[in-house]
Amino acid sequence: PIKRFIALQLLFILIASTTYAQNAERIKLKHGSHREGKRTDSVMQKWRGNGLGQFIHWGLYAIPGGEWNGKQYNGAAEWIRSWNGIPKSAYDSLIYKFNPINFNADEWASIAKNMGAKYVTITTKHHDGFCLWPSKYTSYTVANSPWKKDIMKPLVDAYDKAGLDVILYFSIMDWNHPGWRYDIKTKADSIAFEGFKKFTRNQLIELLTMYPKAKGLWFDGTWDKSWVKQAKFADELEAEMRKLRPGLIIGSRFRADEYGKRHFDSNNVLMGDYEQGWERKLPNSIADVHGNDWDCVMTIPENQWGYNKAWKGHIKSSNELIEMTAKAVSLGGNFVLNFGPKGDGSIRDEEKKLASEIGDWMKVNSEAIYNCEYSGLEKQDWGYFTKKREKDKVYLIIFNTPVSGAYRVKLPAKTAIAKSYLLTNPNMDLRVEEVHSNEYFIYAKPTTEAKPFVIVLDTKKKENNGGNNYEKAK
Ligand SMILES: C[C@@H]1O/C(=N\OC(=O)Nc2ccccc2)[C@@H](O)[C@H](O)[C@@H]1O
Repeated sequence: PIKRFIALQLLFILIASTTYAQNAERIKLKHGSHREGKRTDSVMQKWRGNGLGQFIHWGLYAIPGGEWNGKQYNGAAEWIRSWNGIPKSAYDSLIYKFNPINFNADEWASIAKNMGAKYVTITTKHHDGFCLWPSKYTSYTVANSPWKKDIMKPLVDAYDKAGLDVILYFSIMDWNHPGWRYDIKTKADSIAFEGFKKFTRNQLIELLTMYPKAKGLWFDGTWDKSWVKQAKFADELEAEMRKLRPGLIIGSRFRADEYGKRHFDSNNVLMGDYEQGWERKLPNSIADVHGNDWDCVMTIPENQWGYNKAWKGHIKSSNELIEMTAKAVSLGGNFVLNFGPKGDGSIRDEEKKLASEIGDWMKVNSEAIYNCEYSGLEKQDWGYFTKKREKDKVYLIIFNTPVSGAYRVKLPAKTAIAKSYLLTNPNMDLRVEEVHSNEYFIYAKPTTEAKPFVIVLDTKKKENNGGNNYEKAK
């Protein structure tokens, strides 16, 4: 007993000292992250399992579509107002041209559903400040356009009816509001920005009240010094929104801590519920995601979120986009593909075609995407591993078929392969050969030319006799 007592004492001292050491290097933060590690509630579990989402960028910028007086704007179409070639007032007058006669919320929702998306992120207000809902706090909304009607309500209802969760995109930066400032340098700036902060809070409470079905907010336009300096206000506003809408999902881009640190606070802890930094790029390894939830938002052209008449530069193929989806899920994230509807409310044919090609693949292979997570297995050249959450089922999503026809898999020591088969042919066991201990070749032929396919591994705990029911390497 005396030995046990001493051992327990030593253990206690060890734990206490490591905890102290961790905390010691941590600085005291009032407005840093308030939660560490992944959220475990059902709303976030559902979000985590979505895998594939749709982003919608729509607003007045879709009317010029990246062109003004016949001249192409070289930047992203939704930023055209910032172009010197356009008088700001001329852009702002586009409100009088907003009349999307071909807008059909159900069509947008069915495109997303048929693509295999499980959720949608929709711009309520982009940087130009034009509101797709009839906000009480500004006149710069659909209510004062020829269209007159709310756009957000039919969209939220249509996606909800189609079974997709809705996330509302909201830009803090608002070029239309007189109180917006890029930085606060004078007393006058400070007074103006106080009005802007009240306006912002009012609009966010208004959105959560008018569209209670929304599962989260995707914040943007939060990089300027004026907002970065609002650690206390933003922290309190986030708390108020979470209280108003329990379970609300808010990413790392909303607010900075009191030292101006964004996405990760001054103790390097993620702000918000998931990392929002992956914009038009993907992490390369699991180390890049720091054990957090995350989403990658992606454009089909190089960098056009709003509709651009010119479908120029490299346009990603459905194979490329399927591979990005697989890579995102293989590293524990969601892939959110952007669509930029035209000014008349229709979705361009090129985007509809890609959505349908992705959907064709998802209809056959989505078991390897939905509710899947990082497998913990060593990445191989043929493609990406995903693992079904809380199941002993691993998927090999194949993009590069080896000339040998053999797909290398390395498993942890305690894991055996119970069965291996093509997702499209579960009744035909694939030949498995153990080439080294815990390293295997699975032999398979591509099922469809020039399209990715999936091999399934049913795994199990290894019994002492090796527990694998397949041939050993000769
Ligand atoms: C989703 C995109 O988000 C934006 N900007 O995002 C960023 O600035 N992302 C960013 C910036 C620095 C580092 C990492 C990401 C917007 O300006 C753009 O129009 C679009 O709505």
